[in-house]
Amino acid sequence: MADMEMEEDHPRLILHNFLTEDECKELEFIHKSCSTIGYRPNVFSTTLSHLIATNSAHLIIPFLPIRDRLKEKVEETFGCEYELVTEFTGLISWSRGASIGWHSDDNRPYLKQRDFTAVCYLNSYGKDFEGGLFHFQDGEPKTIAPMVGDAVIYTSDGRNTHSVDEVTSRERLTLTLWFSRDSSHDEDAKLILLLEENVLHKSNNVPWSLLPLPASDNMYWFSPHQASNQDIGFDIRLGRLHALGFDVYYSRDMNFGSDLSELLMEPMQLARRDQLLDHKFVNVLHSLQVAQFYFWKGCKSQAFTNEVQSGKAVRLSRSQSEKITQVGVNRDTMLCVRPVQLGDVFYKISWTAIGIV
Ligand SMILES: O=C(O)CCC(=O)C(=O)O
Ligand SMILES: [Fe+2]
Repeated sequence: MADMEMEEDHPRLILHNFLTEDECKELEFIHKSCSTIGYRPNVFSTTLSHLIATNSAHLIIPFLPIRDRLKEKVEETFGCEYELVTEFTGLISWSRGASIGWHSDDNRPYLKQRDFTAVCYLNSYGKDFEGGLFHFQDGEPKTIAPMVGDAVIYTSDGRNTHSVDEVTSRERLTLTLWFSRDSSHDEDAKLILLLEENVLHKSNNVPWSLLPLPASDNMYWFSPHQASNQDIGFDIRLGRLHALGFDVYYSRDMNFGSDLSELLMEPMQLARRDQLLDHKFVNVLHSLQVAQFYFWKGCKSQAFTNEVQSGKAVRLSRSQSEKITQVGVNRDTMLCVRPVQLGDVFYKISWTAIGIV
């Protein structure tokens, strides 16, 4: 698997085909159905704590064997005497405009616990996105073109200063982990606490359910021109649904005074072209997870066809179509002004201009 000898001055290793394409697809499904805005402009992320916080803790399961395999590989490659702990695990995607200059991953006082980095590429340069090449400042290899399933592992210190070119189209997706020798930074301890709070304690007053509960609305508000105008952007969940060809429909009468964020927590249905699916979802995140699941399994159109044939989908009436237009996801347009009031929604530029589609 490993293709090269490790240089002592620059301890690093490329692991070709470390993940199978199926593993990559499963993680892509999780990211596209759960991600929120990330830590920097034009970056989306899905952390394990976020999955717990949104009642989607079951989606952590696919990460666990991969994390263990990577940790073992890092311990073996870098000759670690003691077991490492995982400090952070997350899916990170970069859309058009995202980049990072030269840095090492432990370059802040609060990041000093990071000893080793592992980045797994979940999609491919040239095929799934443009730009986004990875470079090491010194030593070999100099440049890595991300390829689905490949991983790169390296020490997080100044011996592995690196950068990533700007992504110029579509979405570059990775599974990124940091490992530490310091057991007080074990991610698992924090996750178990969160699970206790969110899963065990909740069952006292709320019935057991694995239906997603969205995080706060501003975590889904993506604004490509963040510095200049926070009000121009779109809701990531609506954006991802739209990318799959779905629109959202609320049967209750629109209240133009209501906030979009409140509306997105409400029960809703999906529409596709001029058809309305019968199924009721508890909120927009729930519908996104189901739609992405169908898409992942390659049966999106078949499932929809079945629904139509079995009478589970109905043709939208004219007034229903108008309601869809009003929430702003029914056109080949993407950006809208932040709809403080639903009546303020309007469309600016093409969805594809942004790059997550
Ligand atoms: O995604 C990559 O290839 C590396 C990203 C990176 O350098 C970082 O997140 O610190
Ligand atoms: Fe980095």
